[in-house]
Amino acid sequence: MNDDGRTLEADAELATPEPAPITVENVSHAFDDLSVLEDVSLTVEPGEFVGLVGPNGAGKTTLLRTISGALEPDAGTVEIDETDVHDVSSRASSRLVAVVPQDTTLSFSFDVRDVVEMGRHPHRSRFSPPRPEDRAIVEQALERTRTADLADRPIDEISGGQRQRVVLARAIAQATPALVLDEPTASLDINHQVETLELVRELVSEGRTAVAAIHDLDLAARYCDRLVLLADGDVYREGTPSDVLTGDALAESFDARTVVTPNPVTGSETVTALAGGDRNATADGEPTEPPLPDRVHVLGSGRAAAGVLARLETAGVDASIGPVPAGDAAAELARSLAADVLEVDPFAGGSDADISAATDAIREGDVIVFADFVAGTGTAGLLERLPDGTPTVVVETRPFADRNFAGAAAREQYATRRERAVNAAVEDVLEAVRTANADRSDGQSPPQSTSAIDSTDD
Ligand SMILES: Nc1ncnc2c1ncn2[C@@H]1O[C@H](COP(=O)(O)OP(=O)(O)OP(=O)(O)O)[C@@H](O)[C@H]1O
Repeated sequence: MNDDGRTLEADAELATPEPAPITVENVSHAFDDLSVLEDVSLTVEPGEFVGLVGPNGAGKTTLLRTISGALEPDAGTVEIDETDVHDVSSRASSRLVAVVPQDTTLSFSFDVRDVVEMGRHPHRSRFSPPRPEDRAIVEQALERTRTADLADRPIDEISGGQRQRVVLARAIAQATPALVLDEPTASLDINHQVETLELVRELVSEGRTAVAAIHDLDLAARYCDRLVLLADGDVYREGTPSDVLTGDALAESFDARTVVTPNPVTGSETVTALAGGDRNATADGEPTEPPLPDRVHVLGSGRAAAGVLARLETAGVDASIGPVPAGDAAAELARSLAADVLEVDPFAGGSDADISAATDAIREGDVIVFADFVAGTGTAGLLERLPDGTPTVVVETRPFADRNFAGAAAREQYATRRERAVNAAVEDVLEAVRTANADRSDGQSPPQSTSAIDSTDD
């Protein structure tokens, strides 16, 4: 029960608008000669949380500004609850859509509670004071965003992250069917990031329709029902996070090499960007010849082998790995990439069946990569079974692993060096694949092409 004698449930009802869809149809917009949005169409259903993702400059903010009514597009329409937001007064559109902008700095100094109370302005006469229900909704929004303890502080004296939550509170108080959020977690710490997106989900489950630009792809995958990937001003791909966050789509739209794996805790997609940009482009951006799809077998374990496997996967090379100790980082990654993996009991030393399966896998490989392979898995015995002339590449990072690094800075240096060693090795692997294939198509047997990557000397 609150001060005015109503229950909190009644307040919640008061602040929960009727569900309504957002419909963007054929929206185009240019800033002078710069065409930013080109015929963009999308629909966000009531009770749906859609994440807008895409590289810098893709047009996410511009699209959100057209949805909120702040920017009139050159062509196309945006409807919320079947009302064209550009065809009504700003007061009317403020009752349809609330905005959490990227830049939350305000050019005036009000107390936090007054800022949140501004969310009620579209609902009451400009000259009348806040009604009891307005006050109740404001208090509720402060509570929900955990900003009640800041309520009496001036907005320009709180941190950027706190301000972002206050602006979200204002948007909640506005009680609109649609919410537009531009990087709502950009200046939040990890705890508040999760808390804020949980809150958006809660608002959505109450019937609001939300669309948010989110740079953090892992968070977008975890919290959004659907993702819309914008690139070059158009919808490049849309669908569930697993439909949209694929290595290919991210390579095309972000020009990035990435590995997408399931998060071991949340199960949602986790995107790891790898150094090196688009492998299929030269320095001047011209595409080079793609690698020939062939089998590379990795003999190794741990993060070096996992790194090699990830890079091969993003290069589009069919890779297998093993024998590798069960539970090893490389084994886990191989499974999430659906690569062939032969896992062995780390204490059994490799059974006959394991050795025989590994021998077959090796024989199928056109190139063999040795990546920090370990004793005790029977790997050493396999070396004798390598077909003559099989191209091999060695990635050895153990000298670093064996050192006793004290500080985080040193550990970071180690990781960077290891990644560089792995990157360089994968280029060699790809080169070896090309050579092996070229020789094979000439009718020659594949040459031995051994390259040792000594990661100690960089
Ligand atoms: N008011 C403006 N005047 C001129 N150009 C603009 C304006 N606003 C945006 N742009 C340009 O439009 C393009 C898209 O910008 P926008 O902010 O929509 O991209 P974004 O996807 O949100 O980028 P980011 O991820 O960096 O926030 C950019 O090239 C930007 O420079």
